Amino acid sequence: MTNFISVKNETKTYGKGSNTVNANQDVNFEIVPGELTIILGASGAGKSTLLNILGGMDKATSGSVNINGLELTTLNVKGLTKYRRQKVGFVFQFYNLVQNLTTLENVELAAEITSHPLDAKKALDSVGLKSRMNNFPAQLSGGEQQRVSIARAIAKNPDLLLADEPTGALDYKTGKKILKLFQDFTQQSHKNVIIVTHNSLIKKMADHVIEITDGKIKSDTLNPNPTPVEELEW
Ligand SMILES: Nc1ncnc2c1ncn2[C@@H]1O[C@H](COP(=O)(O)OP(=O)(O)OP(=O)(O)O)[C@@H](O)[C@H]1O
Repeated sequence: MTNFISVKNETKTYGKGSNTVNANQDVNFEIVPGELTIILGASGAGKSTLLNILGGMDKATSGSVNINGLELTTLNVKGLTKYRRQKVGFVFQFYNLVQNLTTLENVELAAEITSHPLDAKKALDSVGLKSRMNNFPAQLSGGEQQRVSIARAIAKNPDLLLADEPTGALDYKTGKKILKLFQDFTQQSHKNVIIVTHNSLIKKMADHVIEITDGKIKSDTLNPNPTPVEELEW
């Protein structure tokens, strides 16, 4: 199968001289279409750096980052903005919703900037929140706000959905519901989801687990039989 993502000798260095930090060092991996991938690592391992580079929010210092034929390392700021808008959906740990817009308006806002968006109400329906579309974020629970942020990412109809510790601010039960949405999304749409986490107990739900330590790949494992989130315990 043709790869959807191909990362070769990717290195990200912050700072200069004696203050240099190699956040990612000589990173290599490949991801096929339709995969749910988990990037696992301890705090400071370089996970967010890698996710930001895959999402076009930051640029690798050297190496190659190819997403579905697009070489991100050769794009300028404008090219990266276009890539982010058209191809990528982001889900952050702390939701990042616009507080003075309703749930529906938050989702519509994201959908408006892309060329093939999904219907905002349908996206809210898919995360079980259609009845809350006229509420403001502050009127929703943490788990509900995270579901809005997933609806917002899904409504962009992105090829790639990236999530940085998406359950970090949620309790166990709510976190499980959120992870199930990601698993359902890849299985139903055959699109790619990449979740960054430090929680190794959720790795069984993924088709592919990439572990990083000190900016380097420690292990790269395919899982032919991912566990349904409902059966996962952590
Ligand atoms: N803008 C920056 N300038 C300098 N150093 C940075 C910058 N961003 C990240 N780093 C450093 O790069 C390393 C990797 O950071 P990164 O945020 O990618 O780790 P992480 O695995 O996502 O950690 P966490 O789980 O705590 O968010 C860390 O040592 C961090 O201090």
